[in-house]
Amino acid sequence: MLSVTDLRKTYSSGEEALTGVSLDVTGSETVAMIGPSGAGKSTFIRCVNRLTEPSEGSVVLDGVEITDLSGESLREARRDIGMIFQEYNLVERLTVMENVLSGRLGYTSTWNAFRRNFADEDIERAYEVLDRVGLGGHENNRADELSGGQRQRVGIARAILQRPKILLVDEPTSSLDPETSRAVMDLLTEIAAEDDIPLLINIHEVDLAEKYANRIAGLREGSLVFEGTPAELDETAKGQIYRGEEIPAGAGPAGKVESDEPPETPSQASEIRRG
Ligand SMILES: Nc1ncnc2c1ncn2[C@@H]1O[C@H](COP(=O)(O)OP(=O)(O)OP(=O)(O)O)[C@@H](O)[C@H]1O
Repeated sequence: MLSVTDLRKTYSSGEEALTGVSLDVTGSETVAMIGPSGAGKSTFIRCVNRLTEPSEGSVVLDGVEITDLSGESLREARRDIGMIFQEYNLVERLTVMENVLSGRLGYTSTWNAFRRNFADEDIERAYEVLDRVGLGGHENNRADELSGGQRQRVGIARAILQRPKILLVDEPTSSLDPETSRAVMDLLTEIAAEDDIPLLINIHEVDLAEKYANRIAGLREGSLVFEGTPAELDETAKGQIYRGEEIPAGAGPAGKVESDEPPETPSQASEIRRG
C-alpha cells in the first residue's frame, strides 16, 4: 500500500508544484491522476520514488517511509517501485532483452552489469515477461526498431521484471494512437490485477481514466480538488479540475478533498541468449 500525506514540492525556481497532496493507493486498485497541464501530476509521481525530491510530506510504501531514505536503502526501496515513463526511457541502441534486463540492474553488481552477466534465472524470467507483454520473439530487436506501442511494452516488461510492490506510470499513452493506448491500458490493468499490485497512473485522456481506473484523483494547481470513482467524475467535478470552477453549494458527492534519473544500463547492444 502507498500512503502519501501532505506532499509539498516547491522547485528552486519558486514554482509551487504541489501544495499539500494526500492520497492512498491500496490493494490492486488502479488510481488515475488527471488534471490540466502543469497541475503537478508528474511531480507527484516523481516525488513518490524521489526522482524529484519532495519539499515536505510523507510517502510510505508498505510501511517504509521513503522520504527518510538515502544511499543503498533508497536504491533498495526503488526496486519495489516500478516506473513506466511517457517517452519509454529505453536505450535505443540496446536490444529489447537488454533494456528489459536493465530493470534488474539494481540487483546485480556494477561489474556484472557492465559485462552483462545477468543471472540465468533473470534471463529466463525476462523471456517470460516479454511473452506476457506480447513481445515474445522480439528479444534481440534493437529498441530503435520498435513502434511506440512496442516500446511502451518493453518499458512495462522492464518494470514488472523487478517484481515491484507498486507501478507508477507517467502518461503512458500520450505518444500513442487511441487503439494502441487502449491496448497498453488493458495490459497495465491486467498486470496490476494478476500480480495484485496497485497502479498509480498519470493520464491526460479523461475517457481512459474513466474506463480503466477504480478511482480518479483530480489535481489542479498543485492541489487535489477531486477524489472519487469514475461515476462520481461528473461535469461539475471536471469543471472544478480543468477550469477551476467552484462547486455549487449543495452539489453532489463528487468534488471534495480539501484542502532525475533513468535506470542505469549497459552501454552497447549485444545479444543475450537463454542460458
Ligand atoms: N524541474 C522543474 N523545475 C521547475 N519547475 C518545474 C520543474 N518541473 C515541473 N515544474 C513546474 O511544476 C509545475 C507542475 O509540473 P508537472 O510537470 O508536475 O505538471 P503535470 O501536471 O505533470 O503537467 P503535464 O500534464 O503537462 O505533464 C509546472 O508549473 C511546471 O512548470
